[in-house]
Amino acid sequence: MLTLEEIGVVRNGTVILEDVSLELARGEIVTIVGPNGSGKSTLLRVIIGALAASRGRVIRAENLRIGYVPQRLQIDPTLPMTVKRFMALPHRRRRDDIATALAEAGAEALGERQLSALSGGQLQKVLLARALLERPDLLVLDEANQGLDHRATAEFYRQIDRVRQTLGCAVLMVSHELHVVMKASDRVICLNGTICCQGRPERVAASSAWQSLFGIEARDAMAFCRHTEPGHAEHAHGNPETPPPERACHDAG
Ligand SMILES: Nc1ncnc2c1ncn2[C@@H]1O[C@H](COP(=O)(O)OP(=O)(O)OP(=O)(O)O)[C@@H](O)[C@H]1O
Repeated sequence: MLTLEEIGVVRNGTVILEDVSLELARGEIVTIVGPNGSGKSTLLRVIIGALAASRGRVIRAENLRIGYVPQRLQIDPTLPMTVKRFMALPHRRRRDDIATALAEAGAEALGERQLSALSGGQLQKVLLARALLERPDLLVLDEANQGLDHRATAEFYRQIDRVRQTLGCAVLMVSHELHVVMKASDRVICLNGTICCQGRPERVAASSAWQSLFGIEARDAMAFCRHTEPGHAEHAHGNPETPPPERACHDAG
């Protein structure tokens, strides 16, 4: 549904992304991980069409609908606005469509609540519901679990998985939660200005590029992966002849 070919982004003379190629297929959950400043948000902006690449091509399936969940939303706490009213902005929406999207995001009980009174986890569900109004083929989330505790993060990812099953959409997200990424993704892309490695989570976790980028945290995530999916981890460790495709990282700093 989406192909990136050798994408490069240069801003103010600084190379932010270089030679990024990837493909996304319907129904898969793909997570982009990488250190701060490694170009994750920039890549998402290229994918949703908010930023033009300096080099390369973005090929989208015809009439591809993309739903976008931003990192956060600044809300003026003095502004009285219910969730339902917020969902109907900036375009008018049918009440039924709003109710359906809220239910799909697990936020059906929040429609009459004031936006400014929501917890972080509740607000993320509402932002997810707003993205679902588009009936997306591709759902893009930029650190949508930022500020959520582990429990709320795990619940949010379960909700994403339910959405994927209901809508049959692909999901592309950025996350720093390595433990959850390992469990929730079909494929992980490790980005540091360019793609260092990508593949099934357990294989990426076993790669040297991943371990050099994330150190101890990476080993912990790997342990989590082994604990929860022993069969996969066996494969990750026991299959040195087929390491994930790796590339040298450059310092995107
Ligand atoms: N408009 C711009 N002009 C110049 N440099 C920019 C611009 N926007 C972003 N950058 C730089 O590009 C690099 C990548 O930024 P980006 O926000 O994509 O990283 P990120 O991986 O999403 O980071 P984080 O994990 O901290 O959210 C950073 O060094 C940032 O300072």
